[in-house]
Amino acid sequence: MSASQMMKVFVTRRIPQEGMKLLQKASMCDVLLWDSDEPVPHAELLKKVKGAHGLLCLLSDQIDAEVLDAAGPNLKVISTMSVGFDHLAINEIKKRGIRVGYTPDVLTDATAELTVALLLATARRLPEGIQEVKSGGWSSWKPLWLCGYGLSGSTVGVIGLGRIGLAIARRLKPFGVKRLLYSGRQPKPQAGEVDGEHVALDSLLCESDFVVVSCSLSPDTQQLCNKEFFSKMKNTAVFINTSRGAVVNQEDLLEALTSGQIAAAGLDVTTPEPLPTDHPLLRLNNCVVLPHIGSATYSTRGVMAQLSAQNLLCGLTGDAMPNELTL
Ligand SMILES: O=CC(=O)O
Repeated sequence: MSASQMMKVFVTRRIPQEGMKLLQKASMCDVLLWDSDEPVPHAELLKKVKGAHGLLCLLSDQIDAEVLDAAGPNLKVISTMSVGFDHLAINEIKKRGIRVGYTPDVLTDATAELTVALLLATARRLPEGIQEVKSGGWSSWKPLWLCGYGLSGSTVGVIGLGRIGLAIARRLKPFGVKRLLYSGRQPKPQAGEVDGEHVALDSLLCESDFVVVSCSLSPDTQQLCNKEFFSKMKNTAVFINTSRGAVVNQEDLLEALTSGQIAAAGLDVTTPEPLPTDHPLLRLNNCVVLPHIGSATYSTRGVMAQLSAQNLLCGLTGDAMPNELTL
C-alpha cells in the first residue's frame, strides 16, 4: 500500500501488547502512539489527531467537538478501551458520521470482583486494620475494636442491574445475602437468577444495608447520589460506587459520612480523577478510595486492548465491529 493510501491511527496511550501488535500488523495503518503511561496533554492531542482516520482512546480522554474538529473529516472511527463512553461527545460524533467501538462484557468479571473486594474492605474496615498493624495501634484482641458490617443475612441494593450489576449480585449472593433489591427503569428478566426484587429507588435506599452503584453515567444518573439520596439510607448502611464519580455529589457524600448519616463508603471512581491528595474524603476512616482499577487484571486489560484494536480496524475497513456502539 502506498504511503498516501495508508490510514493514520492515533493511539492516545501505551496499551497492552495484545492490542498494539494487532495494529502494527495491519498493513493499511500508520500508527502513531503517545508512548507514555500518562495522558496526552490536550494541546498535543489536538496536534497528533490531525488528519487521523482512526482514534484509539481511553476513558480519561475527553473527545469533544474541539478534538473532532482538530481531527478533521478523515476521522471514520473512534475506539475506546472502556465499557463507559461518557467521555465521548456522542451527539457531535453522530453528526459527523463517525463510528464508535467500545469494550463491554470483557471487563464484567474483573469489575464485579473488584466491587466485591471494595465492599468487603469498606464494610470490614480493612485499610484501617492494616494501618493499625503497621503503626503499632494493635495492642491486643479487643471485643469492641474495628467492628464492621457483614453480608450474611443482609439486604443488598444494586442500582443498575446491567451486565456488571448482575455479575456483582451473583458474587454477593453466596455470602448469605437475604434480599437482593435492584432499581432501574424496568424489571429485568435476568434478575430471577439472583432472586432480585425490582423496587423503587426510595425503597431500595430505605431497606438496604449495602447500596451498590453500578449504573452508567447519563443525564438521568448524574448526581443521582445526593443529599436526599443519602438521607434515605440507614445510618448503618455502606455505600459502594464502581461506576462513575459523577453519579455522586461528593460534597453530599462527605456530609453523609461525617455526620453519621451513613456508615461508610467505598469508591473506585471519583470526581475528579485522580482525587487530589488533600481531598477531605481521604481524611476519613470510613471512606475507602481506590484509583479506578475495576478492570485492572492483566488478562482483562489485554483482552480490552485486543478488542479495541479489532474494533478500530473493522471501523477503518468498513466491516462489522465486534462491539460497535449504536449511536
Ligand atoms: O470504567 C471502566 C470502563 O468504562 O471501562
